[in-house]
Amino acid sequence: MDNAIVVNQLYRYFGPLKAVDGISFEVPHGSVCGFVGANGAGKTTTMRMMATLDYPTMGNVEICGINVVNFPHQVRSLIGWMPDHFGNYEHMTVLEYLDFYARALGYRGKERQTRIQEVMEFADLIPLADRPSNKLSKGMTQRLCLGRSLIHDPQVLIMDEPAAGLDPKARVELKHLIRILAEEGKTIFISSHILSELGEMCDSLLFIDKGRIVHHGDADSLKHSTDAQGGLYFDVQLLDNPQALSDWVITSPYAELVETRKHGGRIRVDDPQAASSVLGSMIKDGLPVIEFHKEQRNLEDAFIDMIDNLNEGNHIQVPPMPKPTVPIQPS
Ligand SMILES: Nc1ncnc2c1ncn2[C@@H]1O[C@H](COP(=O)(O)OP(=O)(O)OP(=O)(O)O)[C@@H](O)[C@H]1O
Repeated sequence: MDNAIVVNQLYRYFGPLKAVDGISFEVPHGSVCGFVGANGAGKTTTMRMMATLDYPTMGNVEICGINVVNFPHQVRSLIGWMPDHFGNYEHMTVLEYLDFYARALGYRGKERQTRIQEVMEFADLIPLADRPSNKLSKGMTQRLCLGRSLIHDPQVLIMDEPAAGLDPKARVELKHLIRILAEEGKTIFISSHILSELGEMCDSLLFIDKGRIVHHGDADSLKHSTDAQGGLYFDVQLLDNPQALSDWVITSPYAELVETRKHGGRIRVDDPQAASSVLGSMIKDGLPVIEFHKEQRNLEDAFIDMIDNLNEGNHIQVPPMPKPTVPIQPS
């Protein structure tokens, strides 16, 4: 069996709202898959179904070949779930917290101590053992949550926005831990808004928009698949008055501002033929340009191009609704 996760024509409707609208994808064993989408795109809803915490309206999810609806207990022993928010308990130290979960998972005696010791070492929690679990920094809290989700040594780790709110150092640490887990052969499914970071860390990227999968491939294939409709990007810096760039762009038929920066901004020129005349027009219109250079398209650019392309009516193929495989649940 090659795939740790198989999602087949999965739907989740909340009344008339199609939160997940017929998605299918597979994630091979031992790989890291990034799950990307705007707010409300359907990421958490999908992950909750994968983690046996919600029922599909229709469709199947299999974790290591086991159906999540029919065999939730078996699936729970295979997955580690790291939610975007998690409750911790007052008056419990980090050690007591992990001990509580290890007991709940059925570990007893020496084996429980060993499991706790291992996850504390892995997630660098030993120095925090006696700290109150509800008084940790965001980065420490995320490490505790990761430790908790690893107590039973799951094969598949499902992580909902684990990097949200972390400072750059804590993000690097988390990324490092995720890579170690992947090297140990675990399959990791991770959602995030930070596309550039996911690109570095993930073997494949899965993009969801309005409940539908709009791209599945590696970071390079995403960039290439949108190259045709993607424009050129330039960093423009002005001697003074950086606001003048945004004012100028409004008057230009060829350029749009994609990011404001300290001394100007990043512009996009859709028509490569027009790119050469854009700088000329800026100078002619009196902009004090001191820097104008081409930049690489990044993952965010490719993602925005793809979403724009879809919104312009180049619709993706949506599979037909399958026959129900599980009873429809009340929303
Ligand atoms: N229990 C629920 N009842 C009704 N609507 C819901 C429920 N859960 C989610 N939704 C809706 O389903 C859609 C998808 O939500 P979901 O939380 O899956 O998005 P998301 O991609 O995780 O977004 P975010 O990045 O903001 O967390 C949203 O419109 C949300 O309001």
